[in-house]
Formats: sequence, C-alpha cells, structure tokens
Amino acid sequence: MLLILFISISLLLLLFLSLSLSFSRKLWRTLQDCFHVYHFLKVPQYNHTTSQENHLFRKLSLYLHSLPSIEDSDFTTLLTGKNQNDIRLCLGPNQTIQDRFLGATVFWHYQTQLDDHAHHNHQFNRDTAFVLKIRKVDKRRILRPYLQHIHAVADDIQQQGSRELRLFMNTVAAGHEGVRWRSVPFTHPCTFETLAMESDLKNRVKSDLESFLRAKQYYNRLGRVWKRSFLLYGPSGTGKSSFVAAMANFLGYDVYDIDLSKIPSDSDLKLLLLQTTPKSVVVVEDLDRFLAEKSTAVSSKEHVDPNLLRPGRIDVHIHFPLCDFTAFKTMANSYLGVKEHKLFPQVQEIFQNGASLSPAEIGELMIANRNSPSRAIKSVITALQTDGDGRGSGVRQIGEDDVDEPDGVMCGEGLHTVKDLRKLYGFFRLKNTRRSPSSNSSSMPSPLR
Ligand SMILES: Nc1ncnc2c1ncn2[C@@H]1O[C@H](COP(=O)(O)OP(=O)(O)OP(=O)(O)O)[C@@H](O)[C@H]1O
Ligand SMILES: [Mg+2]
Repeated sequence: MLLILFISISLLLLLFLSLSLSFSRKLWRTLQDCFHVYHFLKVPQYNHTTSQENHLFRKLSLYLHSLPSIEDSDFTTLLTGKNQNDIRLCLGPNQTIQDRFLGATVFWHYQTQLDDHAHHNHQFNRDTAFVLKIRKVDKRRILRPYLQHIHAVADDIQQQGSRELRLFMNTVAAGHEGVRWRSVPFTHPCTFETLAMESDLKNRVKSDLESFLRAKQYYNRLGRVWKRSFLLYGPSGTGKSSFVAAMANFLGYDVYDIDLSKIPSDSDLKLLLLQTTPKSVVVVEDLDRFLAEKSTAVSSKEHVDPNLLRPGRIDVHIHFPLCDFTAFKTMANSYLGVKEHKLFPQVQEIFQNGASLSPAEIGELMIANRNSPSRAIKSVITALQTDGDGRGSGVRQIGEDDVDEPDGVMCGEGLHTVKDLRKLYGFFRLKNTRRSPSSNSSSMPSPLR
C-alpha cells in the first residue's frame, strides 16, 4: 500500500515537473515574442492577388518534410509514399517544426485548416501558409543563405524523387560523326535488399554511400573532388552488375555504362565524359576483358596492376564471391520463400566441402523450380555435386567463365570523373602497348577501406 502511494506521488511529481517545464518554456517564448525579439515571415500557398500557386510554398514543403525534426512534432500524419512500402511523415495542421542553420534556430509553423490538410491542400484557401519565426539578429545574418539552402535541397529532392532514371550507353555514330551517348529508361529493379551479400558488408556499403552523399561541402572544403570510386571484382554471375543497379537506385543517379572497346581515342573518351550529367554513376564494365582482347596477357582481377589500386585511385574495393551457405539461405528466402528446410543441413555440408556455384546459377535453378522448394533445393544440391566441385575451395580452375572480372564504378559529379577515367584509360592503353606479362598477384586492399 505504502509502495503504491509512493509510486503515485512520484508520478504526480514527475507530471507536475514536466508540465511546469513546458509551461515555463511557453512563457519564455511569449515573453520573447512580446519584446519583439522575433520576426515573422509568411509563405502562403497561393498568391493572394493572382490566386496562383506559390512555388516557394511547394519547395518549402518538400524541404520541411525532409527534416529529421519532423519526427519530434506533436502531431504528424502518416501517408504512403511513392512505393507501397514507403511511409511518409507529414506535418500536422497548426504544428511547428524546428530547424537549425548556421548556428541559428528557426521555427516553421504550418498554418492551415484541418479540412484543407485532410484534402492535401488541393483546395484554395487564402490562409494556408508556412510561417517562419526567426530572431531579428539571425534574420539579418542568415535569411538569404537559408532561403538559398532551402531552394537547393528542395531541387535535389525533386530531382531524385520524380525523375525516372536513365541508362546511357556509348555508341560510335555512323559516318564518323564521333562518339555519343544513347539512352533508355533504367528499370533494373535490383536494390540492396534483394542482393545476396554478406550483411555486414552490405550495411557498410550503404552507410558509406550515405555519408558520401552528405559530404559534398566537406570534400569542397578540403579541396577534394566530390566523387567515390569502386572496384568490383569476382567471378561471373556473382552480382557485380546487380550491385551497380542497386547503387543507382539507392542514390537516384543515372547510369553511364562505358564500353571502352567502342572508344577510338582518348579525346573521344574526354568528350563523352564531358557530356555526362552531374550526380551520376559511371560504370566501366569488364576492364580485364577489354585488356585481354587487346593484349596477349591473361588478366584477371589478381593481375590488375597495383598502381591502379594505389590509395586515391580507387576508394573502395569490393569482392563478390561465389555462393556460400549464408548467401544460399538468403536466396532461398527471397526466391523460394523458405527460411528453413530439412535439406539445408545437406546443402551446408556440401558447401563446407568446398563446392560452390555463382548466385546467378543458383538463382536460375531456384526460379525454374519455384513452385516446389524441395525440388529447387535438390536441383541445387545436384548442381553443386556435379558442376560446383572445388569451385569454392580455393583451388581455382581458371576457365573462361571463372575469370575474376573487375568492373569500375564511379559516382559523383560527372565532370570530375573525367580526369580519373582518363587516367584509368591511359593506364590501360599504356599497359596494352607494353604488352607486359601479368605479374604480381598482389593482394587486394581490404574491402571498404
Ligand atoms: N549476389 C546476388 N544476389 C542476388 N542475385 C544475384 C546475385 N548475384 C547474381 N545474382 C543474379 O544473377 C544474375 C546475374 O548477376 P550479375 O549480372 O549481377 O552478375 P555479374 O557479377 O555482373 O556477372 P558478369 O561478371 O558476368 O557480368 C542477376 O540477374 C541476379 O538476379
Ligand atoms: Mg556484369
């Protein structure tokens, strides 16, 4: 009894404290408002005289809804996004959201009638507006750059969200008009979620890309070009191209797929790269196949010249291995919808004995037998026993299909990749003309340095 009393008194005390804290905060704000410390700026949804939509309102709405502080608002609405699984948070009517810019804290109040909010603001209402509350001293200091910042962020969001991605491929135009890009819609559905990849590595890649996206100013301040380059290497059918697609979908960037064999000269390459748009993924597929065709040297990933792998040339090196048991389980889950199966121990044992197949081979068997998980797993077992012997055991049988093929990927601002790719291209040409024997199977740096 005493305990219950004690708990209720503590709860009451806590409630009282939090109420008085929020009350004193409100009082402090009201006092500040009374003494005109703040300035208010209204961004209405419609232009009052012409009744036309105010574009700044739309941009502001995009910007404010991208702020993490929207989660702290007392009243938010949940809406589905572009994809069915996306959930968007929407600022509730008459709610305030806080933002920080250049050391100043500002408040945006969403002024609207409840009905209009429910109708997603399609109705004309003179009063729907965002009202900015900003300290007078801050207004003089930050208002102009702050509005520019809002414009830039909203443009970025618009570009990423609404545009369909495109895949560009280089062609040699007829009649020696030179090289040019041809493009088709980029519809590859691969995402990081569907890619079977060691989960720790996948998470590191994702957070690496996220931090790269946020670091534009940081790179600029250091005087470094804002780009990130990746070397993807591994046997055929292990997901290198799928990874590029997942990356493009993740970043919302167009893909420029460079076929080096269709580029007659260095200046053509320069021309092509200058035609790429900022914020794109530039891919050079099958670097070593290109090399092998032109030179007598047999080249596999192990034989990519260490100069190319020096720090600063390629930022991230990712190995795509043949399937192991963990990757097999991920694929069984997504292709067949089975998390556990009585045949799994047998599959595990075969993998432990060193057999392996590429994810592409396993994927195909699963798709062909998707109506019967048991049959699918049995067919994988048979294939592992017949075709997969020794492939994962480290005793490599270098055959046509088993050459480790590196793909180079760069993402960042188009123009700046020119220098790097020309370096890369020049490097390969040099290597070809020298016809150097592939030497020095130096070890690759660890992935994701
Ligand atoms: N890691 C993986 N996870 C899921 N599916 C995969 C994976 N690797 C390959 N696949 C499947 O196999 C098919 C071929 O893969 P992909 O083209 O990405 O391989 P690749 O490494 O680029 O091969 P190549 O070196 O021959 O170009 C894809 O359509 C994909 O569905
Ligand atoms: Mg590929």
